[in-house]
Amino acid sequence: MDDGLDYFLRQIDPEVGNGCVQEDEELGWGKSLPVPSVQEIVRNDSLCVPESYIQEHQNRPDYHSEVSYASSEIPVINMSLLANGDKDELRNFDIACKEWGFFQITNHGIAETVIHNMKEAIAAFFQLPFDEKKKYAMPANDVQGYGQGFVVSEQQKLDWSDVLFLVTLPPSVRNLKLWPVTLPGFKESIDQYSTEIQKVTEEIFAKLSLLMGMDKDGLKMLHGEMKQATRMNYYPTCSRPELVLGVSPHSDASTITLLLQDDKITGLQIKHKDSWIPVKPIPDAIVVNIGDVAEVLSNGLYKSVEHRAVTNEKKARMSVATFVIPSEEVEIGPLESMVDDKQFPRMYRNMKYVDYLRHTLERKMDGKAHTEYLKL
Ligand SMILES: O=C(O)CCC(=O)C(=O)O
Ligand SMILES: [Fe+2]
Repeated sequence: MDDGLDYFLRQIDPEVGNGCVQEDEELGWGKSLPVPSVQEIVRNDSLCVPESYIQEHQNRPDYHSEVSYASSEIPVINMSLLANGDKDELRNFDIACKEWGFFQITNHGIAETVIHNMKEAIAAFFQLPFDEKKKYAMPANDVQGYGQGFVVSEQQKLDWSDVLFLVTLPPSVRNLKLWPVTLPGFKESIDQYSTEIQKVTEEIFAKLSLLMGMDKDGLKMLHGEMKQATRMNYYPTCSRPELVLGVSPHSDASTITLLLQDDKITGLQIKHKDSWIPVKPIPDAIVVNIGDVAEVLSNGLYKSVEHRAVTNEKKARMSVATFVIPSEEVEIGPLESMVDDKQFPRMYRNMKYVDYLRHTLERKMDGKAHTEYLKL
């Protein structure tokens, strides 16, 4: 363990890790402390699990309390039926958003090659030598780039993953200095994937708008210039997966999140009725979850559910989480159509979206703490 700790300390030395200040940035979304690359820790010594990654007992993935038989109950929505106005599928979608907050979508119309190229691009990035990846290191005053987010104290337990976090849409807000644009196909893959995800998002927004008592363009209009931010997660193997978490429990600060996960390795778990339920991958399906913004707009009817990721001993896992978020100036709060003083009293206060986002990024991931902060 001493070697691991020593390695950890060497890595957080600013000369080794990230931490340069990006000068031409206005006040951004937040910042995160530099941490070592887990991929490098494992590459140096596959048995090493530094103390800072070992979760407190009550937070460890406890394989006995995980309820895997319920995985098959996580809703699957056929997007083609939903888009074509199928009433039963609209009902399934409504139930999925209310009771689960998570569902997988099939027949979403995104070509297999687009999904394949996106996965290959991420794999190619994480396969680059560490010195290459460090060229895209998260600056000390930003949350975009290669590194890790939500690290706010040196005492905090760390997640067993490395991340490349980029704002991808609209193209005008990209910070291309943090994009590995010299990696063949990387930018093209993200361009195609984010454009396709946008189409699926608009379809989901149209149905959610109707269910929330607006016309079909309601959510789109309300978002102003909608953005996409993409978190590419790399979870190295871990010799003691029962002690660490790939991503700590959290809910997403998005309106919705669309997650592309590995076709074979299960890692994502969602909290449902007080149990952790693994989301078993369906090849080429995309996992969709309701984020904090949709929970707030719907006055709590749709649930932004707590989730986490676990690691395994045998295979590294990758995932791509695309967060769809409103324009920074948008005021988020329960929609009039979702509030009724007698039956559904207002549950959340209003807040400018960028202030909410900054609030979440100043803190460590912590279950449902962020939406609790907005509760009246
Ligand atoms: O890797 C996963 O399955 C989950 C990732 C996640 O929840 C996130 O990036 O917000
Ligand atoms: Fe998440």
